[in-house]
Amino acid sequence: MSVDLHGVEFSYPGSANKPVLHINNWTLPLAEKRFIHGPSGCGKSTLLNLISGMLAPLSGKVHVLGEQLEKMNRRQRDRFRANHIGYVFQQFNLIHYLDAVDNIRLAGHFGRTGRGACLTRQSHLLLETLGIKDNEWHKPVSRLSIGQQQRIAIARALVNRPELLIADEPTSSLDPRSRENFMSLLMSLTAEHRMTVLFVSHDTGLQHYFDSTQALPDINTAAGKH
Ligand SMILES: Nc1ncnc2c1ncn2[C@@H]1O[C@H](COP(=O)(O)OP(=O)(O)OP(=O)(O)O)[C@@H](O)[C@H]1O
Repeated sequence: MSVDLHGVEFSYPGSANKPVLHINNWTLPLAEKRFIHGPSGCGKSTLLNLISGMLAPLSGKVHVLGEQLEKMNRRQRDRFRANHIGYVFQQFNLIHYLDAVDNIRLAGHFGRTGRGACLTRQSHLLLETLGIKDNEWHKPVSRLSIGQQQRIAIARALVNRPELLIADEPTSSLDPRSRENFMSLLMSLTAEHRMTVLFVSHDTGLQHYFDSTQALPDINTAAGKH
Protein backbone atom coordinates (compact mmCIF):
# COMPACT_ATOMS: atom_id res chain seq x y z
CA MET A 1 0.00 0.00 0.00
CA SER A 2 1.28 3.45 -0.81
CA VAL A 3 -0.84 5.38 1.68
CA ASP A 4 -2.90 4.02 4.58
CA LEU A 5 -4.83 6.30 6.95
CA HIS A 6 -6.49 4.94 10.04
CA GLY A 7 -8.59 6.94 12.51
CA VAL A 8 -7.01 10.22 11.42
CA GLU A 9 -8.34 13.37 13.08
CA PHE A 10 -7.19 16.89 12.37
CA SER A 11 -8.19 20.43 13.33
CA TYR A 12 -6.09 23.58 13.04
CA PRO A 13 -4.52 25.08 16.20
CA GLY A 14 -7.03 27.34 17.91
CA SER A 15 -9.96 25.68 16.08
CA ALA A 16 -10.26 22.44 18.08
CA ASN A 17 -14.07 22.81 18.05
CA LYS A 18 -13.98 22.88 14.23
CA PRO A 19 -12.62 19.49 13.05
CA VAL A 20 -11.50 19.63 9.44
CA LEU A 21 -10.84 15.93 8.89
CA HIS A 22 -11.90 12.68 10.47
CA ILE A 23 -11.03 9.72 8.26
CA ASN A 24 -11.66 6.22 9.60
CA ASN A 25 -9.96 4.11 6.96
CA TRP A 26 -8.56 5.18 3.64
CA THR A 27 -6.00 3.53 1.42
CA LEU A 28 -4.21 4.29 -1.82
CA PRO A 29 -2.59 1.19 -3.39
CA LEU A 30 0.88 1.34 -4.94
CA ALA A 31 0.96 2.69 -8.50
CA GLU A 32 -2.71 3.76 -8.40
CA LYS A 33 -3.62 7.19 -9.79
CA ARG A 34 -6.41 8.68 -7.67
CA PHE A 35 -8.42 11.83 -8.36
CA ILE A 36 -9.90 13.63 -5.33
CA HIS A 37 -12.47 16.40 -5.60
CA GLY A 38 -14.82 18.23 -3.27
CA PRO A 39 -16.17 21.69 -2.54
CA SER A 40 -13.93 24.55 -1.48
CA GLY A 41 -12.97 24.31 2.19
CA CYS A 42 -13.79 20.58 2.59
CA GLY A 43 -10.19 19.77 3.55
CA LYS A 44 -8.50 18.61 0.34
CA SER A 45 -5.25 20.54 0.83
CA THR A 46 -5.26 19.59 4.51
CA LEU A 47 -5.45 15.91 3.53
CA LEU A 48 -2.52 16.28 1.12
CA ASN A 49 -0.50 18.10 3.79
CA LEU A 50 -1.11 15.29 6.28
CA ILE A 51 -0.03 12.64 3.77
CA SER A 52 3.09 14.59 2.82
CA GLY A 53 3.95 15.15 6.49
CA MET A 54 3.68 18.96 6.35
CA LEU A 55 0.98 18.63 9.02
CA ALA A 56 0.75 16.05 11.80
CA PRO A 57 -2.60 14.48 12.83
CA LEU A 58 -4.06 15.07 16.29
CA SER A 59 -4.67 11.34 16.47
CA GLY A 60 -4.61 8.31 14.21
CA LYS A 61 -2.11 6.66 11.89
CA VAL A 62 -0.65 8.02 8.67
CA HIS A 63 1.35 5.31 6.91
CA VAL A 64 3.11 6.34 3.71
CA LEU A 65 5.24 3.90 1.69
CA GLY A 66 5.49 1.65 4.73
CA GLU A 67 6.64 4.37 7.14
CA GLN A 68 4.63 5.64 10.11
CA LEU A 69 4.65 9.43 9.72
CA GLU A 70 2.87 10.04 13.02
CA LYS A 71 5.88 8.55 14.83
CA MET A 72 8.37 10.89 13.14
CA ASN A 73 9.34 14.35 14.33
CA ARG A 74 9.07 17.30 11.98
CA ARG A 75 12.65 17.04 10.76
CA GLN A 76 12.28 13.33 10.00
CA ARG A 77 9.05 14.00 8.11
CA ASP A 78 10.74 16.75 6.08
CA ARG A 79 13.58 14.40 5.17
CA PHE A 80 11.12 11.62 4.26
CA ARG A 81 9.12 14.02 2.06
CA ALA A 82 12.25 15.28 0.27
CA ASN A 83 13.32 11.73 -0.55
CA HIS A 84 10.04 10.01 -1.38
CA ILE A 85 7.27 12.47 -2.24
CA GLY A 86 7.00 14.87 -5.17
CA TYR A 87 4.62 17.78 -4.60
CA VAL A 88 3.19 20.05 -7.30
CA PHE A 89 1.47 23.08 -5.78
CA GLN A 90 -1.35 25.18 -7.18
CA GLN A 91 0.84 28.30 -7.28
CA PHE A 92 3.95 26.23 -8.21
CA ASN A 93 5.95 27.70 -5.24
CA LEU A 94 9.01 28.18 -7.46
CA ILE A 95 11.64 30.64 -6.27
CA HIS A 96 10.95 33.39 -8.75
CA TYR A 97 14.41 34.98 -8.90
CA LEU A 98 16.22 31.65 -9.44
CA ASP A 99 16.42 30.08 -12.88
CA ALA A 100 14.84 26.76 -13.86
CA VAL A 101 17.98 24.71 -13.25
CA ASP A 102 18.58 26.17 -9.79
CA ASN A 103 14.94 25.68 -8.75
CA ILE A 104 15.27 21.99 -9.59
CA ARG A 105 18.79 21.67 -8.15
CA LEU A 106 17.59 23.18 -4.87
CA ALA A 107 14.95 20.47 -4.48
CA GLY A 108 17.52 17.83 -5.42
CA HIS A 109 19.92 19.20 -2.84
CA PHE A 110 17.45 18.34 -0.06
CA GLY A 111 16.76 14.88 -1.45
CA ARG A 112 18.63 11.73 -2.40
CA THR A 113 19.69 12.59 -5.96
CA GLY A 114 23.12 13.69 -4.88
CA ARG A 115 24.87 16.98 -5.45
CA GLY A 116 27.15 18.69 -7.94
CA ALA A 117 27.47 17.59 -11.55
CA CYS A 118 25.15 14.60 -11.16
CA LEU A 119 22.33 16.81 -9.91
CA THR A 120 22.92 19.39 -12.66
CA ARG A 121 22.83 16.63 -15.31
CA GLN A 122 19.61 15.27 -13.84
CA SER A 123 18.06 18.79 -13.86
CA HIS A 124 19.01 19.28 -17.52
CA LEU A 125 17.60 15.89 -18.45
CA LEU A 126 14.28 16.66 -16.78
CA LEU A 127 14.03 20.06 -18.47
CA GLU A 128 14.70 18.43 -21.84
CA THR A 129 12.11 15.72 -21.18
CA LEU A 130 9.58 18.38 -20.25
CA GLY A 131 10.27 20.37 -23.41
CA ILE A 132 11.91 23.46 -21.90
CA LYS A 133 14.43 24.71 -24.47
CA ASP A 134 17.99 25.26 -23.20
CA ASN A 135 17.85 29.01 -23.97
CA GLU A 136 15.19 29.23 -21.20
CA TRP A 137 17.13 27.31 -18.54
CA HIS A 138 19.04 30.26 -17.13
CA LYS A 139 16.34 32.95 -17.02
CA PRO A 140 14.69 33.77 -13.69
CA VAL A 141 11.52 31.64 -13.71
CA SER A 142 9.42 34.80 -13.20
CA ARG A 143 10.29 35.66 -16.83
CA LEU A 144 8.88 32.38 -18.17
CA SER A 145 5.28 31.63 -19.17
CA ILE A 146 2.85 30.04 -16.74
CA GLY A 147 2.93 26.81 -18.80
CA GLN A 148 6.74 26.75 -18.65
CA GLN A 149 6.69 27.41 -14.89
CA GLN A 150 4.21 24.58 -14.52
CA ARG A 151 6.54 22.15 -16.31
CA ILE A 152 9.48 23.31 -14.18
CA ALA A 153 7.34 22.64 -11.10
CA ILE A 154 6.82 19.05 -12.32
CA ALA A 155 10.55 18.69 -13.01
CA ARG A 156 11.25 19.87 -9.47
CA ALA A 157 8.71 17.40 -8.06
CA LEU A 158 10.33 14.53 -9.99
CA VAL A 159 14.03 15.28 -9.38
CA ASN A 160 14.32 12.96 -6.39
CA ARG A 161 12.52 10.16 -8.24
CA PRO A 162 9.62 10.04 -5.78
CA GLU A 163 7.46 6.95 -5.37
CA LEU A 164 4.44 9.15 -4.59
CA LEU A 165 3.42 12.26 -6.52
CA ILE A 166 0.96 14.66 -4.91
CA ALA A 167 -0.61 17.47 -6.93
CA ASP A 168 -2.88 20.18 -5.51
CA GLU A 169 -4.91 21.94 -8.23
CA PRO A 170 -1.90 22.04 -10.57
CA THR A 171 -3.92 22.95 -13.68
CA SER A 172 -5.87 25.87 -12.26
CA SER A 173 -3.81 28.54 -14.08
CA LEU A 174 -3.69 26.78 -17.42
CA ASP A 175 -5.84 27.34 -20.50
CA PRO A 176 -7.69 24.25 -21.84
CA ARG A 177 -5.01 23.29 -24.38
CA SER A 178 -2.10 23.68 -21.95
CA ARG A 179 -4.14 21.77 -19.39
CA GLU A 180 -4.51 18.75 -21.70
CA ASN A 181 -0.79 18.90 -22.62
CA PHE A 182 0.13 19.10 -18.95
CA MET A 183 -2.08 16.13 -18.03
CA SER A 184 -0.80 13.95 -20.89
CA LEU A 185 2.78 14.72 -19.94
CA LEU A 186 2.16 14.08 -16.24
CA MET A 187 0.42 10.79 -16.92
CA SER A 188 3.12 9.49 -19.27
CA LEU A 189 5.90 10.41 -16.80
CA THR A 190 4.14 8.85 -13.83
CA ALA A 191 3.30 5.67 -15.80
CA GLU A 192 6.91 5.37 -16.97
CA HIS A 193 8.15 5.47 -13.37
CA ARG A 194 5.18 3.49 -11.92
CA MET A 195 4.47 6.31 -9.47
CA THR A 196 1.47 6.45 -7.19
CA VAL A 197 -0.44 9.68 -7.87
CA LEU A 198 -2.80 11.62 -5.62
CA PHE A 199 -4.30 14.52 -7.54
CA VAL A 200 -6.72 17.10 -6.17
CA SER A 201 -8.79 19.32 -8.43
CA HIS A 202 -12.15 21.02 -8.71
CA ASP A 203 -12.05 20.20 -12.40
CA THR A 204 -13.93 16.90 -12.62
CA GLY A 205 -13.35 16.99 -16.41
CA LEU A 206 -9.89 15.58 -15.60
CA GLN A 207 -11.22 12.38 -13.99
CA HIS A 208 -10.74 10.26 -17.10
CA TYR A 209 -6.95 10.43 -16.67
CA PHE A 210 -7.14 8.48 -13.38
CA ASP A 211 -7.69 4.91 -12.18
CA SER A 212 -10.15 6.00 -9.48
CA THR A 213 -12.07 9.04 -8.23
CA GLN A 214 -13.30 10.02 -4.78
CA ALA A 215 -15.22 12.97 -3.38
CA LEU A 216 -13.52 13.93 -0.12
CA PRO A 217 -16.81 14.46 1.79
CA ASP A 218 -17.57 10.75 1.15
CA ILE A 219 -14.54 9.65 3.21
CA ASN A 220 -14.44 12.50 5.72
CA THR A 221 -16.84 12.04 8.61
CA ALA A 222 -15.97 15.53 9.92
CA ALA A 223 -17.64 16.91 6.77
CA GLY A 224 -20.64 19.04 7.58
CA LYS A 225 -19.48 19.65 11.16
CA HIS A 226 -17.67 22.82 10.19
N1 LIG B 1 -3.84 27.45 8.44
C1 LIG B 1 -5.14 27.34 8.74
N2 LIG B 1 -5.61 27.74 9.95
C2 LIG B 1 -6.90 27.60 10.28
N3 LIG B 1 -7.84 27.07 9.45
C3 LIG B 1 -7.43 26.65 8.22
C4 LIG B 1 -6.07 26.76 7.81
N4 LIG B 1 -5.96 26.27 6.56
C5 LIG B 1 -7.20 25.87 6.21
N5 LIG B 1 -8.09 26.10 7.21
C6 LIG B 1 -9.51 25.77 7.20
O1 LIG B 1 -9.62 24.35 7.08
C7 LIG B 1 -10.68 23.99 6.20
C8 LIG B 1 -10.13 23.13 5.07
O2 LIG B 1 -9.22 23.91 4.30
P1 LIG B 1 -8.48 23.30 3.02
O3 LIG B 1 -7.56 24.35 2.50
O4 LIG B 1 -7.91 21.97 3.36
O5 LIG B 1 -9.73 23.09 2.02
P2 LIG B 1 -9.75 22.76 0.46
O6 LIG B 1 -10.78 21.69 0.26
O7 LIG B 1 -8.37 22.44 -0.02
O8 LIG B 1 -10.25 24.14 -0.14
P3 LIG B 1 -9.99 24.81 -1.59
O9 LIG B 1 -10.65 23.86 -2.59
O10 LIG B 1 -10.69 26.12 -1.52
O11 LIG B 1 -8.51 24.92 -1.80
C9 LIG B 1 -11.31 25.31 5.74
O12 LIG B 1 -12.43 25.55 6.58
C10 LIG B 1 -10.23 26.34 5.99
O13 LIG B 1 -10.78 27.60 6.29
